[in-house]
Amino acid sequence: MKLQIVEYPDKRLRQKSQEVKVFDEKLHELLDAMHPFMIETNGIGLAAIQVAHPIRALVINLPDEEGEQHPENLLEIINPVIVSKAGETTYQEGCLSVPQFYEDVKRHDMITINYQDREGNTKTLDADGLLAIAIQHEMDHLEGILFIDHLSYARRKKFEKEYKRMQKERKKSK
Ligand SMILES: CC(=O)Oc1ccc(/C=C/C(=O)NCCc2ccccc2)cc1OC(C)=O
Ligand SMILES: [Co+2]
Repeated sequence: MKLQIVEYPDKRLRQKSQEVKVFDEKLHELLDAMHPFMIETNGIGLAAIQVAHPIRALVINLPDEEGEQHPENLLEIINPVIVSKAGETTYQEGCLSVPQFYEDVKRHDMITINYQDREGNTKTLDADGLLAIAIQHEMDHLEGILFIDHLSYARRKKFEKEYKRMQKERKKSK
């Protein structure tokens, strides 16, 4: 299955993703394609809508202390629901759909989510630190929300200016 990143300001990123009801071979094919694609594009988190599949599925593969991403750390999270949240933390986030732009975003420091795995089994996960940040960032994608939507007005203006200039650069270099 050939995947391609949908990039801001593509309207498709603003769709609300649909709940996954059937945990079939087609779903597994998509998940099996999303993981290597994310690794190849240097991502640590990817929501299905970013590869034009507006379903409530996301993958996360955090790097270890050496910055290595190991397949055993791969998380496949489907139909996630936050059941508890606490604390506050700020991190400079990036997103494969908003290339070359990084900005501080405030998130909850600890969250507990209920979700389903690729077979549809219900699971619970307590997350803190970078994992909690990644889950919140990817769950925003399921609502059509991008990390740049959390920026202050001034920062968002700065982003829009920079992004337009960068897009022009990329068109010229293509
Ligand atoms: C040039 C460019 O676009 O750089 C990138 C930007 C973002 C990313 C990946 C971002 C990513 O995986 N975000 C997942 C959500 C997340 C954000 C912050 C903390 C946890 C989880 C990859 C990039 O590609 C390269 C080559 O570095
Ligand atoms: Co993202």
